[in-house]
Amino acid sequence: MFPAGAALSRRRASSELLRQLCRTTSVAPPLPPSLSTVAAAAEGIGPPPIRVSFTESAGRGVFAARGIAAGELIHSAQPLVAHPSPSLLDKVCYYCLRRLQKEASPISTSILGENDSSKTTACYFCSESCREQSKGFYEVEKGLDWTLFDDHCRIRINAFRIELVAKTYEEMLASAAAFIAADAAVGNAIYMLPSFYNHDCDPNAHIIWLENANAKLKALRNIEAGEELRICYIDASMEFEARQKILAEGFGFQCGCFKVHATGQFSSFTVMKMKGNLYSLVLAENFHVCTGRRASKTLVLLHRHHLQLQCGQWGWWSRRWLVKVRLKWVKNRGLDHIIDRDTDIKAACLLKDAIAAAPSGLLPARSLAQFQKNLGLTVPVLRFLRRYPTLFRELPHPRFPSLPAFSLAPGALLLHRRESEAFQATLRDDAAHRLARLLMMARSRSLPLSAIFPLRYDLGLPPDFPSALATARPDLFRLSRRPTDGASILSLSSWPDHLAVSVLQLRHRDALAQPSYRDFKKPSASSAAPLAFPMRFPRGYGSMKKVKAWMEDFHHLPYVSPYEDASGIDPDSDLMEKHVVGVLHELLSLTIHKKTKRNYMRSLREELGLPHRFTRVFTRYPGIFYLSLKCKTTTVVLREGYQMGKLVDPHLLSLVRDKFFYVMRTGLLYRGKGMTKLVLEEDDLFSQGNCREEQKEQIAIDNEEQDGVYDDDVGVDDEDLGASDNDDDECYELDDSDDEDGSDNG
Ligand SMILES: C[S@@+](CC[C@H](N)C(=O)[O-])C[C@H]1O[C@@H](n2cnc3c(N)ncnc32)[C@H](O)[C@@H]1O
Repeated sequence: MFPAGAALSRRRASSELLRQLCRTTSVAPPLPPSLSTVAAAAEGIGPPPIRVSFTESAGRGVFAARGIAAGELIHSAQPLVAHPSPSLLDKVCYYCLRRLQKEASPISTSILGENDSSKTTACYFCSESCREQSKGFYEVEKGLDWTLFDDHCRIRINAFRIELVAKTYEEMLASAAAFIAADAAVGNAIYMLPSFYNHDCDPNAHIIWLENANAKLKALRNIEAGEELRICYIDASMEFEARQKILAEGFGFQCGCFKVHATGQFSSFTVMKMKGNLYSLVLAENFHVCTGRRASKTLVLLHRHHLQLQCGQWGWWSRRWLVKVRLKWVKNRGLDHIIDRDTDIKAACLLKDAIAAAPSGLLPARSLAQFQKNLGLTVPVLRFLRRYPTLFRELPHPRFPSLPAFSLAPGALLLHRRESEAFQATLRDDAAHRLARLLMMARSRSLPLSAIFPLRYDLGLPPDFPSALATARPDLFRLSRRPTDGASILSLSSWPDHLAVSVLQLRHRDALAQPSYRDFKKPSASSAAPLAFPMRFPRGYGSMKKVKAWMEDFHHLPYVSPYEDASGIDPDSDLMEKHVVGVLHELLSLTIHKKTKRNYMRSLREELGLPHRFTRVFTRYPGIFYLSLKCKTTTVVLREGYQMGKLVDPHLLSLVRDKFFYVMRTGLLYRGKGMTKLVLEEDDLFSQGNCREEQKEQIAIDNEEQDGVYDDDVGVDDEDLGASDNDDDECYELDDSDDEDGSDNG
């Protein structure tokens, strides 16, 4: 449609032509008295399920008047005017562009050659009726001065390029050859109603021509009433920049299709949209930036000829073709240090919660010792409690004075109060949304509470979240008992559409809405590969060509949102691997500290629909994940979450927890000086920059420690990592069963 880059002179010539046409013919394009009638008349049935109305940003547009099902014929449209491609003048009907049978009857026209005005060209018709109907134009054309125009330029502006759908295998091959060698279009035509359709690189409708220039507008996916119907004006398999250039230069607008659509759908990378639609156009549209080196031609061919792809729901991606490189896993001291520190903070917070929940505000040391296993502490709980007198106050047990008991010191009480206030004021909804997103990723939209409890601290849920969130938000959650074993199950009570957007998608949308200087400088890296997982590779990595090529291919695979049904993906495909990366990335992104224990994730495997041994991806994608063996457990960290030893985007709760660390640390310092009962004032705690010292220390570690070097010669196999030769490495022995049982219930 609308050949791009029409020169100004040609535009002027076209308007001149239009004026001449209007003066000389009665078939000049009229203004539509009723657009629906035009379409309805074309189809021969009732009015089509559409209305033309104003859009927010693209002038007029076509909207669905009712829900339209995927694959439904929305309406047909006859051209106002059509013209065959010059090279096919003797092969297609001059009037309707139908391919001619041998017995076509020729007539001579007065259409002049481009350079030779004395030259006339014969043209042919498929039927008497076409010949009759063409007479109007034929007479007009005879009376016009065509010397200003090149071939068939009378419909250069606002014309659709017509490519008939191939019916047979032979036709398909011929079309493919035509596409590679020359132009596959049989001609151009102008329509009334289809001209009101705006463009989208990820359209919900498309226009096809089956046997002649009569256009069929079809729905590519289910469309809701009121949704705008958009088609794609250009070859969507082109790179992002190329598409934008053509649209800007040829059509005078920038396509905002990578931003969120009105329906809440994302750009073409959300491949689930093709579910149930076998039209290759859907494939092409959905994968236009995914046309990796290996598949692009085929996808373009399929796109152009609207063939059905018979290789399953996930088509080309249901295969493994990425060439992977095995990378050595090397420790990162900066991240290890963070895990070390956070393990103590988490233990202190969980002990604090347990003491705060006790009716008397006091717990005997023996009860607290039961938490030992779940806290991941390397020292006994009793010693840990005594280490931090600014948090925990040791008292004799009221009934058994020989037994030690602990209550919260004023500093801890103050922080506990602050945390509860923050939760009441702002964090309640945030925590509810995190929990809802977790459930939305689960196949059954529900999870046993026993699987959520271990993640409670990491997800920033309050200790009493089943009552504080689940029962307080019946619009989101429902608590029930599993009939088989009576286990408590938390389910989603509704599907909140606005939450079904991954952190990666949100960030991508924001980046496009407000491009940074970096995006401006390097547009190809930021916008041509949208929804790429941010990777933070160690020094030396960038020079590894093999790794680079692999990652490029990986990014070219479609991004399947973790909130979409991925049951149709071949579990053995690269696409599934990318989906698994997406789910784990999202899960880690939902955590407050962008990390959690590997075992916690493993306990959600079945519910999240992850394949066996899915944890391999942690070592396979070291640019995204970091595995730490600190504190006798395996923790998975999202690398992008940290920079210079700090959380990139610290959550309010993480700031409160940092204060805990400050209080703990202060206690530790003063303890050495015999001040076991140091009382911290509110001002001490909430004054600016009280954690500065710690941060400085962390940054120093980060600066000193770049990640180690990944070595593809001495590779390790997935997660069974052995010792490395590097001086910096620890002897990692990562296997499937290294952690504690993961039943941390805080
Ligand atoms: C075929 S017309 C579509 C109908 C047009 N909106 C109207 O009001 O007549 C094509 C023109 O619509 C506008 N348009 C189409 N798609 C657009 C989009 N995605 N964003 C902005 N403008 C768009 C451009 O001005 C383009 O040249």
